[in-house]
Amino acid sequence: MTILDKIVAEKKETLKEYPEVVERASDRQPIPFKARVEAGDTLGIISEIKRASPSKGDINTGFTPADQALLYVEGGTNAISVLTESDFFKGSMTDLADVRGVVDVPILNKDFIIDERQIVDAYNHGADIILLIVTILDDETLARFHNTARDLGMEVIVEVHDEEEMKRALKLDPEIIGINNRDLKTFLVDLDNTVKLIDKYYDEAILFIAESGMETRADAQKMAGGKARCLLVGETLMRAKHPVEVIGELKVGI
Ligand SMILES: O=C(O)c1ccccc1NCC(=O)[C@H](O)[C@H](O)COP(=O)(O)O
Repeated sequence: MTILDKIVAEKKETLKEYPEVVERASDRQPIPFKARVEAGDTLGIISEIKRASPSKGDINTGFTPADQALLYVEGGTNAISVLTESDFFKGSMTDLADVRGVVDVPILNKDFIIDERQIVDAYNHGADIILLIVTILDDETLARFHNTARDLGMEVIVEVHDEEEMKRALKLDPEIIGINNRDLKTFLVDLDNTVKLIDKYYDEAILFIAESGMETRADAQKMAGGKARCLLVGETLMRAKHPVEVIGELKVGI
């Protein structure tokens, strides 16, 4: 059993505690993400709130999500990702709501979505974007969840790691694709993964996001050179003494 299998198994257990139906609680209009990144002249940055991870254990547990989010905004982040998975990442939907309470940049609810109720819950807690991980969903479910989120006015990052997943993602006619440099089954990180996959499947209509493992301005330049338009950065910012400055370093011109 891989760690990803374990995360999904735990998620199924957690979902047993959910109400049978999660109703949409408002008609809030989500904040646009893709258009805002594309309007800029630097690489977009999604800055992540991440206490811990299965690959690294505790990363930073001595912070307040709202304060960390405000630092990210001060740094000029284009969006904030809140990792809400609790068993392996020590996050919660309360973190998401707390961040929503203090920022007006788009928020990504980063979790392992395997049930439609999670999408409505993300919307109700103030998320503007969700992420669907291709490897944990079959084609029919992926398409259905994609439509559910779009119907709520949310944007969707369709996350892939390899060519087979990229081909499945493209069948959705997606607006945003995230390429994870981390193999979620082995934890191995390879920044060339983003460059290789965009090179083969580039489409100017799609916003390509490089995810995981970026630490330096040189990493950001490599991703921008490979036609990634945005980065998703967690650990580097959570460990940084001065996240405001680090975001500035990663926002390279394009
Ligand atoms: O981060 C992990 O160890 C991990 C393990 C298994 C499944 C998912 C995992 N991370 C989720 C993410 O995609 C990252 O938090 C995100 O891309 C930021 O990555 P990083 O900048 O390397 O913290």
